[in-house]
Amino acid sequence: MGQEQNPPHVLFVSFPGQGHLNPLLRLAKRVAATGLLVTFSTTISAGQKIQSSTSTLPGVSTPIGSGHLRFSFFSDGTELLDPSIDISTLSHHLNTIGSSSFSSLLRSQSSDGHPVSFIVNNPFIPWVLDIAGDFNIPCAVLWIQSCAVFSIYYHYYHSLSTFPSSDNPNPTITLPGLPPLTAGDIPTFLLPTNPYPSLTDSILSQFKNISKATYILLNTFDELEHDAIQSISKLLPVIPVGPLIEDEEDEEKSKKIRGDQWKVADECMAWLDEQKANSVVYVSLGSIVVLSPEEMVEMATGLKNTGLPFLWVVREELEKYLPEGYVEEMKGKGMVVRWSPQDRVLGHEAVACFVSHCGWNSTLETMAAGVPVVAYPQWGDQVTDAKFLVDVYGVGVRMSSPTRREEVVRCVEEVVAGKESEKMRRMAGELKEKARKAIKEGGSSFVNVKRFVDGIAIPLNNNKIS
Ligand SMILES: O=c1ccn([C@@H]2O[C@H](COP(=O)(O)OP(=O)(O)O[C@H]3O[C@H](CO)[C@@H](O)[C@H](O)[C@H]3O)[C@@H](O)[C@H]2O)c(=O)[nH]1
Repeated sequence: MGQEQNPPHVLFVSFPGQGHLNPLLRLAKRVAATGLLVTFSTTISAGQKIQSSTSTLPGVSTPIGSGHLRFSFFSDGTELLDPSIDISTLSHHLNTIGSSSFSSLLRSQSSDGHPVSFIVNNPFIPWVLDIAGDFNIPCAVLWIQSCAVFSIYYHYYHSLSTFPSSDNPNPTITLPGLPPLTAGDIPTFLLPTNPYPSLTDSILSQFKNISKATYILLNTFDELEHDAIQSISKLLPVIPVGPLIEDEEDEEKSKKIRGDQWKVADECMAWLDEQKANSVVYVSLGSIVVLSPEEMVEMATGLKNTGLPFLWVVREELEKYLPEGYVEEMKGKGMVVRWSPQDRVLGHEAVACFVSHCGWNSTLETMAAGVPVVAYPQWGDQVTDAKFLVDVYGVGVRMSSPTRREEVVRCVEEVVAGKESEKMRRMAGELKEKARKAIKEGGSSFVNVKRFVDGIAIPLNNNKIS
């Protein structure tokens, strides 16, 4: 009888943003379920928010499938600061204090008898790849936006195509595997008019050392972005493993492990149960987007004027911009919550359309639920996602920005009852089927996750997937 071996130990490391935590945690759960020990890590400040909104406890190991998942947080010093710190202070702390605490976390895993055999990193924390190299631990990155967006940033970083500049602000951008794009279709951080150059630098810095990654996992699926994936796979070892969504077929224990940083308003599910099938407008602009006070009023009035029931996520800091008495006035017709169980909301039969900022997670979640969209992108990759949702996949309409109340009504009506609405719903239904099939047993992403996990089990330095 051979000696019993510990299963490989995979450490997931996430940037402390909701749009990052969700896809990393969803992949972590899938990997753990195959029989591995998985530790999920992010900063203490994000960890504290997750702990107070969910039943998560650091250090407690939860069995999932034939493996285990546990949380372990590291300090970047921001837990001692005012929570409203700006992104550049956050980045500075993460890159300095965070990187040294992360090294200590790696050491402590070894001294506790669970040395880390593989790291899955979020490329928004590029130094993890360097530290993994110092420790001689192989590391994959999980790219959490679309493959199209990866390709755009990659070609921009390596100056492989013509992009908008002050001299040439509107070139046609031609990239392999993508339709021709205009300046309005690429992430806004790459435009000469972008007001956040330091954010652009930090996004592009992900490409400096990405070649150190053993694999680049993509939160997308072959049936959705086949040509883009094919063309990028000629340059880098990419593996599509998406859509990373909460799967209704997951076991209950797995469903309870969530990364929400805000308490979920579960009561909206009972309210949805009372609404007619295919009648509700769901509105959410993700975890970061901030509308101006004027736009909040336009949106509020527009939603009211549709005459349709609506569920609107208004984060706590934006509630003050709602018209006075609005929530009470809308009782029974519309519900306003601070944070919804979005995956369950989109899967509810009452939901007819999603007014979305088109963050990539929301984009994939709406596809996997077959819900058509009113696309209301604000910045970054959201504009690219909106372009694909509307013009390439044909599952929605674009709402102009800044929006007006009449525009909200026009767009919602077009998606719910307009002459193209049937077609949009059919296209959304087809996408849903493809997305679900990709992650089911035998599907393209299911098989890729398995190949990835099998690769982890192969000894160090010999783990390239063939
Ligand atoms: O009430 C809510 C609202 C959102 N969510 C979830 O929160 C996540 C939000 O992610 P996403 O839709 O990607 O939006 P952001 O939080 O805005 O994500 C940021 O990060 C994404 C991934 O990099 C980018 O695509 C976006 O542009 C960027 O704004 C999704 O999983 C939602 O299901 C909830 O559970 N409840």
